[in-house]
Amino acid sequence: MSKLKIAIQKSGRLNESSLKLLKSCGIAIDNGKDQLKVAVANFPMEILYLRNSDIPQYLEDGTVDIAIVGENLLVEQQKQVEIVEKLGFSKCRVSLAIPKDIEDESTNYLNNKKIATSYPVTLKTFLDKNNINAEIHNISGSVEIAPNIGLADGICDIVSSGNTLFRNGLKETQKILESEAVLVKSQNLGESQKQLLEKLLFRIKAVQKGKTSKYILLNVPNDKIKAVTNILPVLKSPTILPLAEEGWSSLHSVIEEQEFWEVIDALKSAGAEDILIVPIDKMVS
Ligand SMILES: Nc1ncnc2c1ncn2[C@@H]1O[C@H](COP(=O)(O)OP(=O)(O)OP(=O)(O)O)[C@@H](O)[C@H]1O
Ligand SMILES: O=P(O)(O)OC[C@H]1O[C@H](OP(=O)(O)OP(=O)(O)O)[C@H](O)[C@@H]1O
Ligand SMILES: [Mg+2]
Repeated sequence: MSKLKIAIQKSGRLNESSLKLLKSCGIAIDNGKDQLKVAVANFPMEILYLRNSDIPQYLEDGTVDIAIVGENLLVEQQKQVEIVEKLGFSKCRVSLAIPKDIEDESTNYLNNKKIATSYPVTLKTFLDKNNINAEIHNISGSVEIAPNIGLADGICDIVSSGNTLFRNGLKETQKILESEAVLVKSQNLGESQKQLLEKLLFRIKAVQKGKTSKYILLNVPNDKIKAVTNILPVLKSPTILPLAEEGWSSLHSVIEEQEFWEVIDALKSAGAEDILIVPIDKMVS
């Protein structure tokens, strides 16, 4: 039987969250030490642990069927691959930064200057679009050190918390793009791989929906049920169960967490009490 070959990063920023996502989709990964190709016992899948920067090429060649990579890498490598789903982790941006005591924060400051980066294609596209003529110095890591050692006047690199910039006396001046981990697929998937991908995607969506939804239970006097139900941003109509105490009911439903915070005060004013919010592991609509 054919298998779905998925590439994930061997080690680095994406490795742990990618494995966690697959595990939460019920995929049992049998990790042998230093094994770079791992079979899955309970899903027709093979996991290949690769360098992040090599993955888009493997996808384009069809050597792997799907992969988890950072969106920014796809922009940089411009390979023929297709994003299937945004995964919501490893959020970061690719930005320009300059030494913190330079007053001119406009991108014009970088005209005729030298910029160090690991993302030369992304940077060149941005510079061309903005008519900035700068020399690009390509280095593969520790980019933030470049201005301090006289290698460049500015940098273009990944920023997340901003700590690395801060610790190296730099400040972010321009965001070039935003990125997060994405599930990508090769353009040449066979029919059975397409079906397996659909199965996996179904599970990923159930996990993601579970993360943003919450199970809510609240106690309401019977004469206030209508008022509370009108405010509650539920996905479907709530379940209403009588409490042992006469005249009271318990309302159960599923809500989006963000929406709940917006109506909590109104719910209490309308008569809801003892509100419980419970996490949901997976959700299938
Ligand atoms: N500080 C960060 N915060 C959030 N996401 C990040 C951060 N740094 C990198 N990423 C994301 O994680 C991806 C992998 O980054 P990481 O530094 O682990 O690998 P790499 O050096 O690009 O690749 P390789 O596996 O080829 O060595 C990046 O492409 C980016 O999308
Ligand atoms: O804004 P921050 O939260 O400080 O994150 C940004 C840093 O994270 C990444 O480096 P990483 O730690 O992955 O090291 P690397 O250069 O070896 O890839 C990136 O290249 C920045 O240096
Ligand atoms: Mg890195």
